[in-house]
Amino acid sequence: MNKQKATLLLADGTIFRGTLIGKPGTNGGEICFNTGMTGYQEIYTDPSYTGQIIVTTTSHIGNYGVIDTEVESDSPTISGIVVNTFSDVYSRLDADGSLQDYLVKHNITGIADIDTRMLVRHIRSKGAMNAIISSEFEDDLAGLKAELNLVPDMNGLELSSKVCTKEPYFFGDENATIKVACLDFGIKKNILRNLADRGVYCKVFPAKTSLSELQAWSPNGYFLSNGPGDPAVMEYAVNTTREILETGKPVFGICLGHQLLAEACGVSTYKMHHGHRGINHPIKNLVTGKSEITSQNHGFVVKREDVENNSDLEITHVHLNDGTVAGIKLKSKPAFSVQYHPESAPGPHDSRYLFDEFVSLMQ
Ligand SMILES: NC(=O)CC[C@H](N)C(=O)O
Repeated sequence: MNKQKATLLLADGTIFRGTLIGKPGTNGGEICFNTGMTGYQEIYTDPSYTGQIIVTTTSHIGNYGVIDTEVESDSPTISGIVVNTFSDVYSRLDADGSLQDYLVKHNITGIADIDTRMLVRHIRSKGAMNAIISSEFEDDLAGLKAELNLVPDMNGLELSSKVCTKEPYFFGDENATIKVACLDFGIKKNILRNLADRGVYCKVFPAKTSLSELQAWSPNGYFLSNGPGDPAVMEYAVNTTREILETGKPVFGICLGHQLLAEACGVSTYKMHHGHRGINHPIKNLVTGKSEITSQNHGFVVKREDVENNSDLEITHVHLNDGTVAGIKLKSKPAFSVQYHPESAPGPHDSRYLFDEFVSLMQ
């Protein structure tokens, strides 16, 4: 493996020096960290991470290689990775190749040999910010800064229409009795697997599909997917969600889909200090009183006050670390959503019951 040097520059001027991994070059995005101990390929292929540089806090990355079969999407759209110890050598019975080759194949530049504990503490205290990874500029700080200035701010960025499917496609058994129209804002494939496993036939539509096109397939319910970017600038999706609610059919939203459902009810969203990304986030279900350990990946959140002031909304789930709203449901309609990931790939399976509840609503 090459041992070329690389630099990581954060928007606040902090510099880390390390070793290049993946494709030589320069790439920028919003830096964020995921605390999961496993599941790097699932993280890298989750379209919700589009435009972000991912720091993984687990100290070894690459050691179990990658598989060729589709994970959360067929190829990663992340802007880079930051790791502590990178392993080009991998050991896993069903691995098809090394993470190094995979990063090169997908044009991803990364940096290794970084003190990720220090970096994460930095992001945790200073908040989300843009960053750039480069193997090209080395000591040319002005050059690096110029590249960093070209990286767009995640606040106000619409990305779903760039990562969603271009054409509708089907998923599951076409003879299934329940049909769900899924609006793809950057959907994770494990959501579709979870629906299909429960006897749901899915048709996945591009983000900007109109209600009439969705209705033409006569679905029994609607699913609003996860996805990258800022929900506050997705007027087209909020409008469609509002129209979907008017049909009175069951609606389920996950992560970005949850934020859009909330926006459709007049709730605003805002950017968090550094977001929630990991596979051990504690949630309390306020309806059952039970807690769940959940998988999460979000940088925006719905405004609690707006939810509380909306007489048609009920807070169903709360994040136990910071009290943010983690789930809502409408009182007047069969519609609900969660800020976290019940399909949890990777992650604990505590929240799978939400898919069962969606299916029951449609039955
Ligand atoms: N996983 C997601 O759907 C993320 C939603 C949104 N882009 C956020 O960062 O909050």
